[in-house]
Amino acid sequence: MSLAFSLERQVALSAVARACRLTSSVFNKLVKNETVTKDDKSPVTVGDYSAQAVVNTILSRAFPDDPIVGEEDASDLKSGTSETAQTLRKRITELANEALTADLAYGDVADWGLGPGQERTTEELLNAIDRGNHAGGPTGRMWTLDPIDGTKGFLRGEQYAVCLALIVNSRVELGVMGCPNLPHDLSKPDGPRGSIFVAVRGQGAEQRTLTLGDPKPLQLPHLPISELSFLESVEAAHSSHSFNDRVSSTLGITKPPTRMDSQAKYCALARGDGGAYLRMPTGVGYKEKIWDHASGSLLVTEAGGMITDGRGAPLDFGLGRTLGENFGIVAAGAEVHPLIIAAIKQVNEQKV
Ligand SMILES: Nc1ncnc2c1ncn2[C@@H]1O[C@H](COP(=O)(O)O)[C@@H](OP(=O)(O)O)[C@H]1O
Ligand SMILES: [Mg+2]
Ligand SMILES: [Mg+2]
Ligand SMILES: [Mg+2]
Repeated sequence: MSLAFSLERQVALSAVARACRLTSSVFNKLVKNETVTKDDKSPVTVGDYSAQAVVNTILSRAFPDDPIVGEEDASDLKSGTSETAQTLRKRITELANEALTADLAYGDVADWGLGPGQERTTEELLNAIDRGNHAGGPTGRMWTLDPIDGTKGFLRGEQYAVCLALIVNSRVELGVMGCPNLPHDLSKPDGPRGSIFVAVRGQGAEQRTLTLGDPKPLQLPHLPISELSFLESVEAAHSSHSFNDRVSSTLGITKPPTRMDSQAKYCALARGDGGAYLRMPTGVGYKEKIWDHASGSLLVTEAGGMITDGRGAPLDFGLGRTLGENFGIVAAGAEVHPLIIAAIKQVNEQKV
């Protein structure tokens, strides 16, 4: 008898590994005009688009009936007539095809449309990006993809993650995250780096190399308050640094926070770095996106930790493309999590 979701896990690992190779190589070659600004003023690069094209192409071949909730869409790319749009389309086609046609590697199956000779046209690749336009919702199977989470970190040469999760009836069942720049040891930022993380509900969490070898099970250690440090966003606009400071003082945490872009924070947490991830809103109105938290939330719970919103409510992945009214995110070891929720309440009460 095979384990639940074993095929999905193999396909997701293979897709994320290929996307990571693509994003790592594109970083060194990025030139002007390969990063554009979206309507919400956030950046997107040829790396984000090509990685979404690669992952969606593989998913669509392996699971043709599964909808995909992906961050990026190709409408501007398809309609653009400027020289920039034409250059972008050409680059995305080159990069995605380079990744899809690379030799079969560990775990790959040629039937997924991979390997030499499997080039796609620009139109096919742009349509693959748009397979990510699904609206989400409470029932059925769906994938959610963030082809580059932490695009700002990616552009700085710092942390980012390729994040893919399978949601079934609102529950995350499988999560894979590729973190090409994450140091194996956070205290040695110039040492070896790059890992892929995977979790399946009920089957635990593990860390592998970027070529999917050397699986290591992950278990969140119990860290006393004296050893805790908050993992938080680098971007002050994404989560309130000052609120975290106040929660930290309330709990008697003395270590400074560890700032890191993307869901790499969940990966660091799951392997015992930091001990807690706190993301409280900077204002009202922003709704967290499901692709920013789906894979990370399962990794943390499968490593023995807990995750809720800032009020202690479970994250709801069945509301569409966003987490709806969930307010902030708290992920931590099971012993520490309730203490953080209590400290947040205390800080909020002090405010009024
Ligand atoms: N005002 C806001 N509040 C919270 N998150 C935001 C935000 N604006 C953008 N984001 C999200 O923050 C993500 C990065 O998170 P982090 O700060 O942990 O690196 C972005 O993902 P992308 O980089 O995939 O667009 C984006 O979805
Ligand atoms: Mg983005
Ligand atoms: Mg993101
Ligand atoms: Mg992204």
